Amino acid sequence: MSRSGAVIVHEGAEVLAEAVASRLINRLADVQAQRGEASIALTGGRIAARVYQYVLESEIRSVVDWSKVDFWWGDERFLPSGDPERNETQARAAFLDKLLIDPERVHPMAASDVVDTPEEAAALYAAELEAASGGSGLPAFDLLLLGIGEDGHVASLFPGNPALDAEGAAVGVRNSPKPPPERVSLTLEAINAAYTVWIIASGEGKAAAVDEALSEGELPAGRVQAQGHTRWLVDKDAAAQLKHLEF
Ligand SMILES: O=C1O[C@H](COP(=O)(O)O)[C@@H](O)[C@H](O)[C@H]1O
Repeated sequence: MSRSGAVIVHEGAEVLAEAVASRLINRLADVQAQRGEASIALTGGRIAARVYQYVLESEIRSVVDWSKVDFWWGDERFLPSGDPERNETQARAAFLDKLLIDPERVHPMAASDVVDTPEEAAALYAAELEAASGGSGLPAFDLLLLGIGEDGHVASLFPGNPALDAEGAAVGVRNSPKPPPERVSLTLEAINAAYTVWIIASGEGKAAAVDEALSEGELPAGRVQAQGHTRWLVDKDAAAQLKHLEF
């Protein structure tokens, strides 16, 4: 797979989060200027929570019509509705519940008190994505956010896990090395169908994974290639082992 993109390094975690929030607002506003609506797939994780907080606090957040944004998720922990460990719960608490959104445009992955298995949740999500895509199957998000794990995972696609090779738009994940073991994730194919993907990394714990993903491209994170723009938005600690800022 040929890859191309850029790495943009920020001074520290807070600058990174504030910059990503500002970019996010501008990206959604640009898309809405062209099409009237926009779609974003959210991620979970610590730096994402800071980004959402900065979006909420941003003085320019009103340049986006939040009621015309579709919110999806790149992955979810298969836990009951409202569980604080769910990525949905985190995003709702951090910003969604405080913005003037259209509840019909919020598309969480099904929780474990709603369906019995992660596979069932994935099948429902794939069907919802297909309906939203007008039948083409794979979603083409205007913006997809990804965190990266110390092991190089993105969304809930972990190195060596069979979910990494799944087909279709979404997959049930079992035996995740990071708790909880059951999860739901977009497939790599669905991630790579997005127009714009930003991989956000903060902290020295991510430095080895960022370097390996960008230099060898074998880790799940290294296999991400958007249709339009792939950007790695990182802080200095996460970039500490990088030799090149282009790939
Ligand atoms: O479990 C997950 O972890 C990753 C990264 O989280 P972080 O706290 O180490 O930044 C996140 O991207 C993913 O969405 C989430 O489910």
